[in-house]
Amino acid sequence: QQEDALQPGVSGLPVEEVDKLYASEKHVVFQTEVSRLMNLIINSLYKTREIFLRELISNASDALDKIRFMSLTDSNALASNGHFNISIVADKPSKTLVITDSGVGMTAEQLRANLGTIAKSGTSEFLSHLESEKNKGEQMNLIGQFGVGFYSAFLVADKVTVASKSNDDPDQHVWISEAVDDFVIAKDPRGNTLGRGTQITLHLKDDALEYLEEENLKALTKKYSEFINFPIYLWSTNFKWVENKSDAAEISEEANVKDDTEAAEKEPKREKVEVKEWELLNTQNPIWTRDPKEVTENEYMDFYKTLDKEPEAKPIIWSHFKGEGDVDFKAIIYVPERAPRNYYHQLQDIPHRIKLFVRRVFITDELGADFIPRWLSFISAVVDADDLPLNVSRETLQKHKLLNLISKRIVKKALDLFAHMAKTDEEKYAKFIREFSMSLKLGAIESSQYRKKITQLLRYPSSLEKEGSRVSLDAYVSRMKSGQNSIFYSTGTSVEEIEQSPFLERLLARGYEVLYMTEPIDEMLIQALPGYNGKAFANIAKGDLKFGDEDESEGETLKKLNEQYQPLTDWLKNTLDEHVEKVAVSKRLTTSPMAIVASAFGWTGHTERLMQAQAANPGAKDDFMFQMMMKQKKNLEINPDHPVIQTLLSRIEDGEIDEETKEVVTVLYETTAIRSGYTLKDVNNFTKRVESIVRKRLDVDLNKQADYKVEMAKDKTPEEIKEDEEKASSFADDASEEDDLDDTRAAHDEL
Ligand SMILES: Nc1ncnc2c1ncn2[C@@H]1O[C@H](COP(=O)(O)OP(=O)(O)OP(=O)(O)O)[C@@H](O)[C@H]1O
Repeated sequence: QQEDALQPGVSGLPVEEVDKLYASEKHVVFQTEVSRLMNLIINSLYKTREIFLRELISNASDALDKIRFMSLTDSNALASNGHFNISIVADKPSKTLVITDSGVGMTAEQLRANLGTIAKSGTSEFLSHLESEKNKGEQMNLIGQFGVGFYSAFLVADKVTVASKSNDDPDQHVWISEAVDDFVIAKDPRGNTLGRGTQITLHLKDDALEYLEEENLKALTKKYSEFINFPIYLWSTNFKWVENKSDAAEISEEANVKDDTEAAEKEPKREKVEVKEWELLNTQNPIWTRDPKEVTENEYMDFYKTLDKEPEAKPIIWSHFKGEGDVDFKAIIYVPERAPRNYYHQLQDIPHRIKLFVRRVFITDELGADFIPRWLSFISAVVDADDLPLNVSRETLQKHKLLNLISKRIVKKALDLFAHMAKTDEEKYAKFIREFSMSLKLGAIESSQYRKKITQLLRYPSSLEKEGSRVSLDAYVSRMKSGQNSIFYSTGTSVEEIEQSPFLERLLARGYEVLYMTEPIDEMLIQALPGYNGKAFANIAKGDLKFGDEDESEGETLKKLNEQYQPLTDWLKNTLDEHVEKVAVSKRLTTSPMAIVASAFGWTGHTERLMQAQAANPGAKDDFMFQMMMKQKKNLEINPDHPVIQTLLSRIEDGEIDEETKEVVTVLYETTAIRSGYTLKDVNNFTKRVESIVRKRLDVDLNKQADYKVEMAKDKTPEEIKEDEEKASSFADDASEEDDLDDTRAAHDEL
């Protein structure tokens, strides 16, 4: 039926007509971004230029989706053309490839706006990124991810004609461009040939004539467009056997006179003739409506490519399921192998990954964060709902309560899928966590409803894990020491940094496990999580650390040590008054002499650095809270078993403290701050102190300055400048004898 609607071998506007219009009509200049993009496309590496067909078919399919959606509420929309199809015709004599759709079409104004400008935000920055020399190798890939769509036509064509007829424009118009600078728009001299829709004619480059071969077109459509929901037809050459008419007449006459059996043996003569006809290239049996048992892994992988714009993207896992009960729907959800490009920068703005259909009719891919919470926006999905009304606007649909129910089911299903992956495939799960643990943590912060479930999915490096592997909170709790009430953790920018931290010393020596939290979001997460399975989280760089196995005697010992070290702690408090609030004997240290500990509500070194980075915005550093927290004094803990600390105590007791000791202790404090994760506020004085200690150690006079001589920069005399120029030009001549004079002069000027 659909096929009947197609006229035989539809052709584009004849080349001579195109040339005539292009020569006579007014040229409109492209928006700068379009010119830049086209320039890149034309000059890019041709490795994946075949994608143009996918892009154009996908645009045709979008246009068909749009008119079908409109027809749900406007019964007149299809009067101009009642069919939904895409057709491809390759015409060798004119070296053109014509792709026609009966979609929504474009008015003259839409042709100008859609094919002459790019509205995407951030385009200019993206293009600069692409244009930079160092990204040359990656260009095509990046262009693909950006979604050049229509403009990819110029990968294979040096001229493109777009004829389009919209219901909103009485006339059919053509848009013609030879890329780079400008285009023309004119009334189509053929009149309204399309009824409604768009016809793109690619005037192929001489090195792209392979795209006129039917076999290639069939293979490409199969490869890239198999899952398009509208029929795609190719004007194809087939061979048919037909009866040779004159032979057949002779045979039947003979049959009258001779006996029947002999006549039957004498076959009518048949010949093979070439026929041109429309051949349907795809099946349009949506994969999600099929029985999952009958869909192959490759089909799932191929279908994923229609949902994800990145050409190399693959799913790590998927789930094809049916929702039944209060709402009936079918869905496939995919988890990508890698986070989408710029994913974590654009969390607010990740649309288009969920496609909603209602009884196979595409409705929208712009459901946004109301449908899928932003922390889960990395999944892609198709959802086909049976019970949603078709004839409602997208806005009303978004608030529909059935959509809400579907959304909940999808979130739950996704969490189940992650949990299943964790249980059945450790390696895959580790990969998943590497990519998406930040998203999960965001989910645990933002969603009180799923917090428990998401927290179970988290994995952390820890002091007991081998390099690279991670532990779940359940596993941590299950191997906690009896009596241990806290989940010990430390924060830092990397595992290596945390491993160097003095806070770990005694905990590890005593056999406790410590989680290493290295993502900035961990700090926020811990604030949102009161604990896990009844165990509180304890930051080992903060406050009064309790191991859980303390008895009275231990408290006694600490009290005695504090008394014994009081002369030193008092002296330190005095000497370092500018920086420290409190000095006490530590329970955390074994090998380091001292450590700086944040108060229970203060910032650890790691938090302080994070906050400083966040406060990079103008004005943020003047924020009262920020100022107050940055100025907050620290607690200093000393190790009573350390020889430096013991020596300091005896010096104080013997009254042997001098300026030099003060200087050394200040430097010791400063290096302790660095090891404890804090940044030094006065690096200048710190380096001066270190130099002074070095001088004393080497017996170099403290006041002796470096003896240096510097000559003032001299202006060159005109003679010297001339001499330089002569030298430079003879060098340029030698270097490029074959270059023409202009080049030499340019090189000369540059030198
Ligand atoms: N066959 C078509 N029928 C109707 N409109 C079209 C057709 N092809 C392109 N357009 C219009 O031109 C616009 C620009 O197309 P282009 O392919 O460059 O970008 P896009 O499709 O919006 O984005 P992307 O390719 O990243 O999905 C489209 O948004 C659409 O409005």
